[in-house]
Amino acid sequence: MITMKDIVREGHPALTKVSEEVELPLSTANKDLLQEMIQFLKNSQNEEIAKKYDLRAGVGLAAPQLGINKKLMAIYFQDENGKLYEYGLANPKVVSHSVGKAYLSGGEGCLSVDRHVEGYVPRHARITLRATDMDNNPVSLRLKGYPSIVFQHEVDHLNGIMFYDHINKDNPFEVPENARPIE
Ligand SMILES: O=CN(O)C[C@@H](CC1CCCC1)C(=O)N1NCCC[C@H]1C(=O)Nc1ccccn1
Ligand code: NI
Repeated sequence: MITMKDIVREGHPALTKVSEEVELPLSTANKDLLQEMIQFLKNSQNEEIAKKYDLRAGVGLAAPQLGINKKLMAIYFQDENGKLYEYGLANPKVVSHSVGKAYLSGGEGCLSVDRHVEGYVPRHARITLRATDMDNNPVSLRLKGYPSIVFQHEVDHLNGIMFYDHINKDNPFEVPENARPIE
């Protein structure tokens, strides 16, 4: 099972590399890896398991965070309406996005960053993301709000981008123009 010791931290080269696309259809090994990544997220959100294995709760995980530079990412969370987002995706791509920006009003963190980095992380408010899922089906997702932020955070990892790369150095809490806060 994946635990925190498997997650590489800031300074590890895997986090700033552009990862490789994976061959399709997905190999059994890559399918199993996506399954294990989703299971980590589920475990991390289960109070007992997280306590027992000292897991930090996470809603997304990208393969580079395991030191694996493959374009594989996992998502697991429920939005405020209780809609479940459970995905194991290969070769995701943002194919279109809004002009408008959005950011989490509380800023962002990362399981690979063991420090608090303050400031707003401006992202596209809405995106259309295309990828292949764990059953080798093409998926096309139109995302906005919190889900849009989560998926963008993970896709960034596959391109070697960390959340703090988006924070305005001179004024971390500068609200980008036509950007909306997501509580
Ligand atoms: O690349 C992937 N990561 O680095 C895991 C990150 C991904 C999120 C950060 C901002 C958008 C996506 C993650 O999940 N977190 N960041 C660090 C500690 C908190 C944790 C988190 O937000 N947990 C959470 C939130 C709601 C419900 C349950 N748990
Ligand atoms: Ni992260």
